[in-house]
Amino acid sequence: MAAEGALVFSVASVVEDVLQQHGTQLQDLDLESRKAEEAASRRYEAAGWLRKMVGVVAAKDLPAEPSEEEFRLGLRSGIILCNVINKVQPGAVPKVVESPIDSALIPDGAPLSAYQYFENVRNFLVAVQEIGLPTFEASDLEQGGKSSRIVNSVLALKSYSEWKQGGANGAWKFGGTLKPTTTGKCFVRKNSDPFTNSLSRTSSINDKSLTALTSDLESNKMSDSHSLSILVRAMLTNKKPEEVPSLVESVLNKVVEEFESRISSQGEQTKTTSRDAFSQGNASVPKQVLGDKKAENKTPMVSKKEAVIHKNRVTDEESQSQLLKQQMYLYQQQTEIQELKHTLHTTKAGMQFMQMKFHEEFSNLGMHIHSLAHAASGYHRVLEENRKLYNQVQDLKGSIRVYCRVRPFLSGQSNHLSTVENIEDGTITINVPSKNGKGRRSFNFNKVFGPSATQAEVFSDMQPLIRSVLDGYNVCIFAYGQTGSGKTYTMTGPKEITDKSQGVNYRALGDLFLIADQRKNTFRYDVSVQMIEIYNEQVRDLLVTDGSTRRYPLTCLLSSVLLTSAPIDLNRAVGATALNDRSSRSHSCLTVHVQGRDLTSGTVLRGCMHLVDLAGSERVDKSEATGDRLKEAQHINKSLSALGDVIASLAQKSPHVPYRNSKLTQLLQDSLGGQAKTLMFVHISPESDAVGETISTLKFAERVATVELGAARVNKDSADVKELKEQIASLKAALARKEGESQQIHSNGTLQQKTQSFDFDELSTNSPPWPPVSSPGQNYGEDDKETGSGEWVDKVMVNKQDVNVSKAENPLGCWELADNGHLSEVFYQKYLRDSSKIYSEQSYNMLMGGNQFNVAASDDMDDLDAATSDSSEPDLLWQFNHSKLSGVANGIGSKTKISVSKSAKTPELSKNMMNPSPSRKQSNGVSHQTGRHPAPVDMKRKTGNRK
Ligand SMILES: Nc1ncnc2c1ncn2[C@@H]1O[C@H](COP(=O)(O)OP(=O)(O)OP(=O)(O)O)[C@@H](O)[C@H]1O
Repeated sequence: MAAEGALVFSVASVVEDVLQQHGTQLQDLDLESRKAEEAASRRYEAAGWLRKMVGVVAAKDLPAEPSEEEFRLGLRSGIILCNVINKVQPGAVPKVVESPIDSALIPDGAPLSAYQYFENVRNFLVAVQEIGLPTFEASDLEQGGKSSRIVNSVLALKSYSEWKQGGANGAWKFGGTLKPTTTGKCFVRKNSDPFTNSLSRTSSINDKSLTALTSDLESNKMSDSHSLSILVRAMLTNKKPEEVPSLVESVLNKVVEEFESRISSQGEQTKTTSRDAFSQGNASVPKQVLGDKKAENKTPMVSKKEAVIHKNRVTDEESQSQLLKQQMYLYQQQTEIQELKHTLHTTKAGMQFMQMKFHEEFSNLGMHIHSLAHAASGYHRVLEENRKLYNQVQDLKGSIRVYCRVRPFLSGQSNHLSTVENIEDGTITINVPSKNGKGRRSFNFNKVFGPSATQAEVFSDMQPLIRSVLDGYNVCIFAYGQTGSGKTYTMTGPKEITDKSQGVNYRALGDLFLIADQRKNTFRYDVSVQMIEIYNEQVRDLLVTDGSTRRYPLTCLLSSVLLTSAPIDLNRAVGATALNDRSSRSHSCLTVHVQGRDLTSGTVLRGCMHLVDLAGSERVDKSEATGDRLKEAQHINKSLSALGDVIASLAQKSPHVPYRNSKLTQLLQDSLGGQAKTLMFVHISPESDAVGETISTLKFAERVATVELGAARVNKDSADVKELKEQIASLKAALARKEGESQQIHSNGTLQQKTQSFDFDELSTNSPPWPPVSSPGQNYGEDDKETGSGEWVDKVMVNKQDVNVSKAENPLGCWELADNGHLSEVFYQKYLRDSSKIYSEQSYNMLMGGNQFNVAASDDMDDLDAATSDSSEPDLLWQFNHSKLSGVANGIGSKTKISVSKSAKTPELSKNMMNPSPSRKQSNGVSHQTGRHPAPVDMKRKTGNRK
């Protein structure tokens, strides 16, 4: 495509080159001016002809003898060219774009019409191509220095026009342009007639027409001769005659050489072009050429030569038109590429803009989110603050805090339709079946924990409450709810306790020790614990691990263990102390006593905390329960009913609060109304068949939340008060010892037969001897009455020291370890390292401030039954009955004295200690007891009877 196959060269230029190579001084020849002269002459000829063709008016932009610049500008619009070619060949340019305004007024053309001008020029060039005349580049009209090509083209057109006007006789021949164009375009129209009017000294040759080349050269001889003669004359000027032959010979040799080399390179180019054309599928030409070659052999030489010339001309024309098409295609492609580039550029710019916008918006959004997060954290802070303030108000009012916890569905449960509709902050909404289908009921509490709440979360919410024990407050946390709702889980943990699943009891003790340790430079804390169980209104000391199932009246001084660190031995054998099958039907209480001495002021703070796991609150239908179950139900109902009564009378600020109606309320007396901080933790099951109990539980809890106990007070003694109290305590102890001794002397060794009465104060400070061991088969409390073995008297002060263990055997006064398989030596070594610190009764009473279990209650089952007969429905707990309360109050007044009668029970007591059978009515008669010992504090009272 680049090389068209036509070799263009000028004889004169070859001679010039050769002369230059020979070092011939051509400066003198003034070739430049000669060339300029020739060019101008040709230009004038072209301009003159154009003006003649279109008329002077139309050609007003084109002077008759234009400079190169004028020539170029005059033709730039393409209008003259198109009009001329249309005259030469009508319809060659179908549409000539005329200038909309007088182009003379717009030097260099208006920018808007540049494209239209380009259209004209392009159309002209296409038309010239089609005729087969030499062309030029459209850009030649835009830039100077290329006008010779335009001139060539115009003169060729002139020649063609004249040929046509002359009747177009014979083949018209035009001898090409001076030099190949950059695009390799060369238009050759072979003609037998020489192109005599042109000063062109060029010839076009292709490899297939070497003969034609010769002919061309011959035909151009005349036109070339003028230039050549000038050259030769210039060359020979001033030359000596003897130099002339050798110089001419040398020049001719060089000319021949140059011709040969140019012809061979032209041949190469032509071959390449042919191959290209062939590979482009345009095989017609070679075939035709081949066909022609065959024919060539058969025709005479002259006609053969003409045929070749004709074929070549046809081939050239075809190639040219194909080249033109390709050029146009290329041009189109380039335009499209430009457009695409432009689009790409625009798109890129758009993208960048959008990216910038996006970044801007993104950073705005980030700032917005940041400010929202800030606002949200502020909102949460305010909420938290509100909650704290609310709790402070609650504290000031002394309200009972109520938390609610929903148990998750247990693994293995198939129906997972929960009755809990929604939990939001302190509100829980329950789906309640109603006549109309489905109803809802909402309850408000201080906090509601959903099924997914963890033990740690639960504890963290009550942690401040628990910590206030160290500051001298009394705290009571009791877990309430129907059986299986998760009370034990919250208070103690699941069956297999891990660090993560530890309940409140464990965490509370751990936390207390942690803080005590942190404050060790300012305070010295003594922490001791008690664990009791109330079953069928009987109190049982769970820290006695000698196997005893012995029950005590609440006023008994129970085992108290001084701890030196939080118990961590979680899986102690609690079978010895817990009767698993009745776990749901008993209340258990872990009591933590804390005494803190301010090391600088000597002030003593005493705090006490009850952590109570209540028996299941569900209603037991008496028609369904019989025997033991009925009795248990009655007791539970009685105690919970009593709890309800106490809370109700506190809510109504009644002058009298019936604490003595049950062991449970006696136990909690100092925490319910004694300016303690109280938290009720209600538990509910999510199952839809428990919805009745759930609603009852929540109603109960809601009412508890309204109770105001009065602001909590710190139990604080100044050093003086404390000292005086200690003196009183030691005096009382001395007195009690004396009394004890005299009893021993006068009772003839049968202390058991004695029945004594004490005031509570006496009981709480004296240290009476250990009650006699009951005989086998005997039982206590309610059972005592049933067996008729004597009346269980409720007000016994139980000494911690077993009568069988003398001070001599146990000089430090600490409990001996019982080797019953349920005690851990590790525990004692760990928690009771300093056994001398185990509380004596005196220190215990001091610790309790004479305020512990100080009210005796009736153990009379008849009273109990009477009191609970109509209270099985939990809601009824709240049917505050003044007459009932006053009746209870009257009864309380009559039972302030305490009597002791234990002699007959001692043997059995001893035996039961060794036999932790779930059935408390049975004893196996085997006794290995060596003493009474405080048990390791295993707060897990139930293990074997999980629901
Ligand atoms: N929050 C909880 N997450 C996982 N399991 C729980 C949860 N609460 C209770 N459970 C499981 O539910 C079952 C019953 O719980 P739990 O024994 O604590 O109920 P309870 O109210 O103490 O019953 P009872 O009145 O009979 O003593 C147990 O298997 C316990 O592990």
